[in-house]
Amino acid sequence: MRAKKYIQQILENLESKHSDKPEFLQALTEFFPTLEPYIEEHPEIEDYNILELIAEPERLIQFRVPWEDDEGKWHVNLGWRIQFNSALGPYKGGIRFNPNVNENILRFLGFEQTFKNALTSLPLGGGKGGSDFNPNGKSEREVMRFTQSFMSELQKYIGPDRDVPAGDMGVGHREIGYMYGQYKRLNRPEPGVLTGKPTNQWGSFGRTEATGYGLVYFAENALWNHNERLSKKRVVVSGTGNVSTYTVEKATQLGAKVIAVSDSQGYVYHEEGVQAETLKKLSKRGRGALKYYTELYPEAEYFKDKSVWEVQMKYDIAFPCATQNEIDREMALNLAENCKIKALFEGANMPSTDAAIEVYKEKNILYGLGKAANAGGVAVSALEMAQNSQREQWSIEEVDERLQVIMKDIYTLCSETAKKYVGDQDNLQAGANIAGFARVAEAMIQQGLV
Ligand SMILES: NC(=O)C1=CN([C@@H]2O[C@H](COP(=O)(O)OP(=O)(O)OC[C@H]3O[C@@H](n4cnc5c(N)ncnc54)[C@H](O)[C@@H]3O)[C@@H](O)[C@H]2O)C=CC1
Ligand SMILES: O=C(O)CCC(=O)C(=O)O
Repeated sequence: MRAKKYIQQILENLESKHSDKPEFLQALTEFFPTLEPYIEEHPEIEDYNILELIAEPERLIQFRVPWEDDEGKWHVNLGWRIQFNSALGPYKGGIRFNPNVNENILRFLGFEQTFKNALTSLPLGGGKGGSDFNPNGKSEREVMRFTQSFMSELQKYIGPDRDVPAGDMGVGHREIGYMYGQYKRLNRPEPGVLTGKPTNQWGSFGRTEATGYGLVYFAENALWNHNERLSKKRVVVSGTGNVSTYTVEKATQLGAKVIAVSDSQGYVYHEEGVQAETLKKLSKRGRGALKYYTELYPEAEYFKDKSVWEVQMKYDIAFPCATQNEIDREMALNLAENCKIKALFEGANMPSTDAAIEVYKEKNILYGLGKAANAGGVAVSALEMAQNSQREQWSIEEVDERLQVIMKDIYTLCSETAKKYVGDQDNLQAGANIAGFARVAEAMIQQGLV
């Protein structure tokens, strides 16, 4: 009761303080109420007012990013780095280039990253960054000039033991390569300052695949616990980007059939099964290339301007891997009542609204929330940091083996924590939130509330 009142009071304070930041508030309202049984058992959380402290980033850096287009016209975008929490290690988290990036989006991402990173048990704090730059339709040279300008400012605030960015939406090998080059030009060669680097530049083998593969390993562990396997399951994956492509690849390798995928312009339904190789081939044709899928497979169907979560076909498992809030209550009801899915594992960050999560619970859908299920990417980033500091490069087999162990351990931690605090090993949402929070909060208290 005491804990519930404390949580409510803090949420009210934060709602009035941040009323202009809906996604950030959503991340807080998804998280704090699940901590009640832990806070009930740990009065020091309220004594030190940890909730209010943990909700605010340690530092929020905003800067301007001037860049010149191919016609010689100058533009200015905004850039940010949110250094959210360093209790467990250097700030760590991706950089997102997308026109909808703003302080609100980056606060939600940085907040979630802090607890996700804690679940990996690796020495990582939480951070996030990005820009409202839209890479769509930009030439290679424009992306290079923009990215160099972005790094010219960002480099003042990062370092291998201080803050280590990586990729996220709109930022892949190409952009990380340009960022590393610019960092090196302005400082010195320090490969550990960024992760997700190309493998010929001290990148880790397996980082590109890690979030998608890790998501599938997490799912496979959760299914094993119910005497189920991915093999022969019908699966739907949203997105066709990095996380989606490697989710499709690993799920297919484990015997599942991916019957639909999407991008921001529509979705494809292909009863014979979507292959990752096809998505890789299409990605070379630029963004929105899913519309060309039926040129390769005339028996498939393409639905323009439709969400893949509107599919009414029966299938077993959903993997949302595109973006935040892609599944609302109505779509969740469709997943439960028409598609009759048994499980949903989040590759994207916060792809489900709070109302959608309520539906998963009401309808007994096994729910693996993003903080736990998509932690494989950042975990392999931590392995990349370790390789960089040892001046080593491990084989893909070694990295993949470690990733499998990490995802199994994350699943076990979530499910055991859930059993301990809410008496339900399948409440992976409570398990992940409590386990991640406990690690960060304990370290903050040990360090004198910094
Ligand atoms: N790249 C990584 O290692 C990690 C990424 N994530 C999260 O996974 C999600 C996807 O990230 P990436 O695959 O890296 O990005 P990406 O840029 O490679 O791919 C994003 C995909 O989402 C689709 N998409 C974007 N907006 C959409 C919308 N409104 N509706 C439907 N589809 C939409 C795009 O068409 C694209 O296929 C994001 O939420 C990201 O934060 C989470 C953990 C690690
Ligand atoms: O690899 C990283 O450092 C960050 C990955 C990321 O941005 C995420 O987990 O959402």
